[in-house]
Amino acid sequence: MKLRELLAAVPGVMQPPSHAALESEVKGLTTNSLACQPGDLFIGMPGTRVDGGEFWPSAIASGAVAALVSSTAAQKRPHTEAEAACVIPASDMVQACAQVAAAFYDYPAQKLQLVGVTGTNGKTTTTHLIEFLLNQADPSTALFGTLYARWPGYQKTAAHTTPFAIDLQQNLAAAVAAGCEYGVMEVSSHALAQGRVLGCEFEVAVFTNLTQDHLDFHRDLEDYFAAKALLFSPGYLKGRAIINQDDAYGRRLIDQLPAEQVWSYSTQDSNADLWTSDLIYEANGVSGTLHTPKGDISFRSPLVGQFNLANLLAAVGTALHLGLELETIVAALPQFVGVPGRMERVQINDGQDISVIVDYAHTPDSLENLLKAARPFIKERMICVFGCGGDRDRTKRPQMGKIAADLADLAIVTSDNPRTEDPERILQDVLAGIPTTVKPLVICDRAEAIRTAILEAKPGDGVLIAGKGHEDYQILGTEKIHFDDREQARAALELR
Ligand SMILES: CC(=O)N[C@H]1[C@@H](OP(=O)(O)OP(=O)(O)OC[C@H]2O[C@@H](n3ccc(=O)[nH]c3=O)[C@H](O)[C@@H]2O)O[C@H](CO)[C@@H](O)[C@@H]1O[C@H](C)C(=O)N[C@@H](C)C(=O)N[C@H](CCC(=O)O)C(=O)O
Ligand SMILES: Nc1ncnc2c1ncn2[C@@H]1O[C@H](COP(=O)(O)OP(=O)(O)OP(=O)(O)O)[C@@H](O)[C@H]1O
Ligand SMILES: N[C@H](CCC[C@H](N)C(=O)O)C(=O)O
Ligand SMILES: [Mg+2]
Repeated sequence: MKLRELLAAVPGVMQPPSHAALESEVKGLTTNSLACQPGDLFIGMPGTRVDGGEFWPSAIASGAVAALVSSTAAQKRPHTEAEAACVIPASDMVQACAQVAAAFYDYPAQKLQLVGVTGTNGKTTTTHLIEFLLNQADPSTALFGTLYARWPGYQKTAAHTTPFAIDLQQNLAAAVAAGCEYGVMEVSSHALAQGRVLGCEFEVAVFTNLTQDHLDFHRDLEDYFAAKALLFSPGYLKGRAIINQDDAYGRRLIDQLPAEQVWSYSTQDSNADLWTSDLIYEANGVSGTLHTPKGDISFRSPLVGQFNLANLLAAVGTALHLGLELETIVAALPQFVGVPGRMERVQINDGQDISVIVDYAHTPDSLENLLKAARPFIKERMICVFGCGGDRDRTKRPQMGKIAADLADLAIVTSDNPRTEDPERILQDVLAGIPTTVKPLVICDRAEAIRTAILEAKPGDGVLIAGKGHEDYQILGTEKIHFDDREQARAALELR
């Protein structure tokens, strides 16, 4: 595609006077000057540390056909006439990047039925459930989220929960080329705030819940909510909003939208459009009656915990809106056993005398949910191994400390991904929330903490290892080492 054609798709870009670059063939797009290849269009994005646009000289030196940058970055540095011919200023880089990416990949979002799921907790679980249900009719669903981007015949580990605009559009185009009909996406608040999904119109948008997280990035909870609420605004949502009515922010969102656009869901309130009754929670799942806009029906699911029932209601609503039969959905539910690293049992043999569960709870709300959901199924003590990630919301640390101290019989405070923070300092932040009457174990080394929990456990005890779930790494400083809670737990179980 010629640069001239590409720029024609971007209304906010000042068209430079006719010059040779406009006739150049654009072979690829990049926002990273360090990864720029000959023939790329470099798109300089404003970041938290730097305006990427300022790297245009190095992108051009690497062979970029041109650099699309903020007006400020374009002016910043004196440049030669030849360079000036390649630097294209834009007033709104976020819009410009999304528009260029969508145009370059020929608007793939318009060729898929998109489902976006947002909320603090439950996005990965709910999107997997939706993918599973939609694939019942015909395996033609693409999934984008924390774990991976995947569709039939393809799977790649994700760097971010929601890809940045260029990767996203490229992936959507590949999914279309592979014959996909649906695209199910976890849409993070970061993604909405940064315009990563601009150009995507969603047939269904789901809101799971909003509780504290990410206050390192968002000013406060209101700002965090405003970012999530964007998914339900015109331009993003064109079809049905499916919203958790049990959540206070969910109720606010419901009030903001036209009633006919919303299906509300609740695990307990019969006024919701989707709800459940006659529930029996067991260690191996939940059963009861599902009430939906398309009728009522008995169901069973191997998922554990009330929060997973909420995820299930959101997924059922989505599948119903997209035309699946209620009977087909309910017939499939027993086969969906969960998502890697979410309530995942670690069992090395039938004779194992303790239960061990690895879960991705890394916020106060999810930790509380996990501990409450597991409690009824643990005969003796509940031991919780957990920590908090570095370079992330510090204010959630004491809250998580208090929750673990209140709800577990033994809290073992350890490291999560310390990243560039001092691990001991993070532990202190967690301990600040633990009442002095409670005596947690504090073991900075996560492998040792897991080993201690499993070796100290008595028959009938349950060990919950929270925070890292599916992650197969630990980030120490800027280094990423191999580390998997499930492997560590298995090794410790072998030692028992
Ligand atoms: C807060 C955030 O979203 N940060 C992302 C952002 O980093 P940044 O804003 O600090 O970037 P920057 O360093 O200021 O650079 C700005 C621009 O200059 C460019 N640059 C920079 C240096 C250079 O030499 N040349 C160059 O071109 C960069 O490529 C970038 O485009 O742009 C980077 C490059 O694309 C991302 O890797 C980085 O994600 C970081 C690693 C991250 O941890 N993001 C997390 C918080 C995140 O996005 N999480 C959400 C939510 C998950 C959840 O729901 O729990 C997600 O969707 O994954
Ligand atoms: N609907 C829910 N409400 C509250 N907590 C939940 C819910 N669903 C899952 N959880 C808890 O939150 C953890 C993370 O769940 P999941 O990975 O589905 O959420 P997510 O929104 O994708 O998280 P992330 O933003 O980190 O990707 C689970 O391990 C579980 O402990
Ligand atoms: N998407 C979340 C994941 C947190 C997982 C936890 N293990 C941590 O590292 O804090 C984040 O980037 O904040
Ligand atoms: Mg996720």
